Amino acid sequence: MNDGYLEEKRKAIAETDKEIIILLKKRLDLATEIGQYKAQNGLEVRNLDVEQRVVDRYRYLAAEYGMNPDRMEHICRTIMQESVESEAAIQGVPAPDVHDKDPHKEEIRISETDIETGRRKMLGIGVASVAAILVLTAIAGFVFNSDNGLSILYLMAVPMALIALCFYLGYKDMASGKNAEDLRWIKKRTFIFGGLMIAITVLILALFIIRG
Ligand SMILES: O=C(O)C(=O)C[C@]1(C(=O)O)C=C[C@@H](O)C=C1
Repeated sequence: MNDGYLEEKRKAIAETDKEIIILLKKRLDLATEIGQYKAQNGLEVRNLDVEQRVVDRYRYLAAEYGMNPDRMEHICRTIMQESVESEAAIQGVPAPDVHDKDPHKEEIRISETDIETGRRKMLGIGVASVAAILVLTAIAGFVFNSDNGLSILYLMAVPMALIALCFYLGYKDMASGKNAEDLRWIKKRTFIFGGLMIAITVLILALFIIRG
């Protein structure tokens, strides 16, 4: 076994690694200069078109030199991440993730899922609350005070309708919510008013039962 041979090759690799790091630092310095220009001119840190051009270049060269284009793209994005971190630090903003190829599409996908889950929840809570109040009202009216059974049902019709309306509006409005802020506000509004109406309804029922 020729250890001297391996040592020589590993030394060459170590020198090549150092050259790579020096080149990466040179690249990072150029990106930092671009970052300063962007900060002075109000430009966004990420430029998806430029990133795509850089990635295409890496993939093309990888294929030309007999390397794996997917792996080289990954390396390329990791290198660009270093630039983006430096550029974001200049602007004092959180660094975006350059491995995320389509950040805007992702945002829409997430909010669409949020909207659907939120709407289903809202409908479920609304239907369940009205059904529970209906059952409680029937129990309160017919079991505890059979003389006034129907009148308590009429009395409860208004708060029940308001609860149903509140959750229905939340369900309907969530479909047109444009961003996470909209969705948060619709949820908050629905749960505050819906919760308040439910509490008032339960209080009326309790009073009705206590007073007979
Ligand atoms: O060309 C730019 O605008 C840069 O900021 C440089 C760079 C890169 O590292 O290649 C970094 C971030 C951008 O999203 C695109 C490219």
